[in-house]
Amino acid sequence: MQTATLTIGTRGSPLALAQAHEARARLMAAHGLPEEAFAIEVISTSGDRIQDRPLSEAGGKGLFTKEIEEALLDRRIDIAVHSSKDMPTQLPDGLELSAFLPREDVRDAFIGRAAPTIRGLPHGATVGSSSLRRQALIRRMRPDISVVTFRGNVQTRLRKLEEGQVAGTMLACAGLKRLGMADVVTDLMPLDIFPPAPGQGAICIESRIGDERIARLLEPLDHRDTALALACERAFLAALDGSCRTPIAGHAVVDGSRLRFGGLILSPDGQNAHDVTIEGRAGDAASLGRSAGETVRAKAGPRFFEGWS
Ligand SMILES: NCc1[nH]cc(CCC(=O)O)c1CC(=O)O
Repeated sequence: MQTATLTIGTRGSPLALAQAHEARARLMAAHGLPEEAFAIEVISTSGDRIQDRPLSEAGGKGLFTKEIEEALLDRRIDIAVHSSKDMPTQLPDGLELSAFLPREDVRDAFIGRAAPTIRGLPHGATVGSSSLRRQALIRRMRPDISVVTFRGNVQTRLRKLEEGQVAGTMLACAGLKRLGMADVVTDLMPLDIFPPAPGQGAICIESRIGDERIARLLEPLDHRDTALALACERAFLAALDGSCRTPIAGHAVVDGSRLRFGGLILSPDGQNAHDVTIEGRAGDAASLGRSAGETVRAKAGPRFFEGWS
């Protein structure tokens, strides 16, 4: 039996598997290798097992990556495929994000039952979302709406919607497209009123620093514009300390040698918000993101982060 050239680690949700399959297809095409050259290893994470409370309470983003990163460091897997949005800004020693696949649609999608749009929902309607950013943005648009925590994978959330537990929910357009489920979307949110989470829509690959064989295999997969946008968005998040209790949005667009970034922080009720826009050389992506983070942090003042963290 041929042993695999590369073992790919991933979570087991349908979206995670779709992303791992996309990464594998790109590796096969880049190197002219058959599917058998790549083994896919499904790893269950704490984030998958904790279903009874919001993740921001259970310990935040690292919950989806811890067990996978242990497998990377133990050499049980060679690369890990993730949603960039779920990645903490600080990675464990010895690991790095070494490739970003071309970004999908970054917008949030509304999936409504009572009405196709958030604006069209009846007074006091209930919308399900466990994302602090989406909750705050919805409340800013419609203070009368009650937003309830809504966990589980895409399929679970859509089932709860179908059962009538809520009048609508929100999901990333990118995930729905990758699952071939974009037809459930009833409205696509404009970027200016509903800016995405840093990293939304971008698949990243994590690997061991200094593993030259793996680095050579990943090199052709890295998409320059996505990698630069992500460097900026992740630096913005890091400059804000990545506080899981503060709703944060941020989106960078690369156009040739230029990069434009817009960032926003909100109070959980959406009534206080501070934004920043910055433009500069794409090659300075990380420092632009960091300075945008510092700007918005200074605008908001220290008390902004204390109130609800
Ligand atoms: N936190 C869960 C998560 N992580 C990435 C995506 C969607 C895919 C993406 O943003 O790339 C989702 C689900 C969602 O927000 O709808």
